[in-house]
Amino acid sequence: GFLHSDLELDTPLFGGQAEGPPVTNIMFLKTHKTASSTVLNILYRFAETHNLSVALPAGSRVHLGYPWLFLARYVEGVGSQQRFNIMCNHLRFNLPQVQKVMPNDTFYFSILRNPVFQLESSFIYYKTYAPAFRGAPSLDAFLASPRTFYNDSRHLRNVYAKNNMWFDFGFDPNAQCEEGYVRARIAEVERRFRLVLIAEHLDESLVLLRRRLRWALDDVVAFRLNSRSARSVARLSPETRERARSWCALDWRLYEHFNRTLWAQLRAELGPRRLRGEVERLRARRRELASLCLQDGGALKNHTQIRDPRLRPYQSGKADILGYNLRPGLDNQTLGVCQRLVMPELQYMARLYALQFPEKPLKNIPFLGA
Ligand SMILES: Nc1ncnc2c1ncn2[C@@H]1O[C@H](COP(=O)(O)OS(=O)(=O)O)[C@@H](OP(=O)(O)O)[C@H]1O
Repeated sequence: GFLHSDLELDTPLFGGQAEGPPVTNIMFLKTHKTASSTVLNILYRFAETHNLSVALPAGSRVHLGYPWLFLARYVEGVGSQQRFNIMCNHLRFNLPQVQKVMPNDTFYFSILRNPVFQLESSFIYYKTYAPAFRGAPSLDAFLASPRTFYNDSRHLRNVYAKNNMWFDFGFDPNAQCEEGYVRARIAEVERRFRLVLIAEHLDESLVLLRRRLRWALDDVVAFRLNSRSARSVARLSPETRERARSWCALDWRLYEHFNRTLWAQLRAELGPRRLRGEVERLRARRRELASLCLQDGGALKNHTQIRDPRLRPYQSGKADILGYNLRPGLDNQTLGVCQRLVMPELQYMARLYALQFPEKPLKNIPFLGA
C-alpha cells in the first residue's frame, strides 16, 4: 500500500558514507522540555518495528529513577537479560550505571533547547510541582528575584527551576559558572555523546541523526508531540530573557557549545545544499504522513477534543498539552502506523512494557482510569 510504495525511502541516501547495517544499540539522554518526547517516539517506534529490547522503568515506575542519579536496578528485567538495545526514558545521567545496562558499542546522544524557552516551558509545566515555581506569580516575577522563590536548592522538586539540562547530564546545577569547570564538563559530554540535537533545529538535527544511525527516512519522521496551546505559552520581555540566560548560565554554555558543534558537523558532512535537500525530504514525508493519518490537516487538539483516550497526552501544571485525532476509516495496517506516530509517551511505554514483559502486571496509567 501507500506506506511501502516509495522504495527510495528504504535506501541509504548518503552514498558510501552510510555503508553498514543500521545502528541498533542506542542510549538517548532524555532531557526535560526540549522536544525529547518527539525523539522518544522515534526510538520507541524503531524498537517496536525492529523487535529491539528497551530498558524500561521497573514495576509501576514511569521514569528511570529521576531525579536521583540513575542506577541499573531502576530498569525492569536487569540481571535476567544481559543488555538492552535502546534506553531513552527520563533519567539523571550516571555513566558507570548506564554501562551496566547498555552494550559497549552503544551510540549515545541527547538533545538541548535554548534555556530561555526550556525554562519557560518548565515553569508552566511544573508550576504546581516545583516549590520554587509554586510561589511565583509569573516567570517574570520569578526571574526578577529568583532567590526569593528558589530558597531551597536541595529540594528535589526544584531541579526544574535552575540549569535543569545541566542537572540531567549528571552535573551540579548550583555550581558556579567558572570557566575551567564548565569546559571540563562540556569536554566530558563531548567524549561520551556522539551527537547532541538542538530543538530549535530539530529537522537538521534529525538529518544528522539519521546519517549517523544509517536509518531509513521514515524511521526519523515524527510529529511534534507534547506541545502546549498558544494560551499556555508566556511571552517574555527582553529583560526576562536576559535574566533567564544568566540564571541558567550553565545550561546556556552547554547550549551555545552544542549549537555551534551541530552546525559545524552539518557544514562539514553535508554542506548547505545537501542539507536543505535532506530537510525538505524529511518535511515532505512528514506532510505526506500527516495527510494520511491526521484529522483536520494535522491540527493540534486539546485533551477534551481528542476522542480516543489512549491518544490523550498527560496534562501537567498550568500547561495545556496538545495531541492529535486520527482520520476515521483507516485500514488496519495504516491505523497501526498512525497510532504509533501520535501515541503519547506514557501510553507507548505501557504498550512496550506489556509486549516485553507479558508475565508482569500492566503499567497503570492513572489518568486514563485504567
Ligand atoms: N519538533 C519539535 N520542534 C521543536 N519543539 C518541539 C518539537 N516537538 C516538541 N517540541 C517542544 O518540546 C517541548 C516538550 O518537550 P519534552 O517532550 O522534552 O517534554 S517532557 O520533559 O518530556 O515533558 C514542548 O515545548 P513547549 O510547547 O514550549 O512546552 C514542545 O512544543
